[in-house]
Amino acid sequence: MSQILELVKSSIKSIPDYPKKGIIFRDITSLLEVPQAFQATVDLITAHYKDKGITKVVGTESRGFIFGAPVALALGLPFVLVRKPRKLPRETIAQNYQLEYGEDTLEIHIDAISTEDNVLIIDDLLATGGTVEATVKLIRRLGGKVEHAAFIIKLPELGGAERLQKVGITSYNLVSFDGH
Ligand SMILES: O=P(O)(O)OC[C@H]1O[C@H](OP(=O)(O)OP(=O)(O)O)[C@H](O)[C@@H]1O
Ligand SMILES: Nc1ncnc2[nH]cnc12
Repeated sequence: MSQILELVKSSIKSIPDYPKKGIIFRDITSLLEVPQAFQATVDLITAHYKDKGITKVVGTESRGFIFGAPVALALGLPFVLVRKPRKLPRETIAQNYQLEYGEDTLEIHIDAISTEDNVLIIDDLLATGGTVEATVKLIRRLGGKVEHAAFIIKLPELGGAERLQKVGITSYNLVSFDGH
């Protein structure tokens, strides 16, 4: 692993048994407190997608906002928010999904994506892939094209990358952690 990826990985703290027993919480707030690591995550994702014909970046609430917004700015592209229910003020569509530890709904503004769009989804972490699959469905229901999703962290044992592959999404991640 490169020195910069080592820095990114070592700046993510692991908290056992949070939010419940058996889960090791991979905490990106500690990464955000290391400017060189935060900058590197944004730079690496931006470089990866620079010439891929992306027209919009979508970030999922809430940690996806932290990384999605600076990547969108660095690519010079619009940033679109996918949010938990009743947070978006204009007309929305909703999609239910399963989490590693629960169930939830995500929403998007119907006028935020058009049939002309080729979307990149950004989130902090890929676990089961449920959050991103729901986001993919929202974008496609609005006629947008989406083939790429980027994450800082992948938890390979939870099978998110394979789940996304089945729905035609190629995922890119900076670091991986064993366990749940
Ligand atoms: O691949 P999955 O199994 O769907 O899990 C990953 C998702 O879970 C976490 O978000 P969470 O819903 O906890 O919301 P938060 O970002 O607001 O903390 C994380 O930020 C990802 O969005
Ligand atoms: N293990 C984990 N750590 C941090 N965020 C998560 N979201 C889903 N699983 C997670």
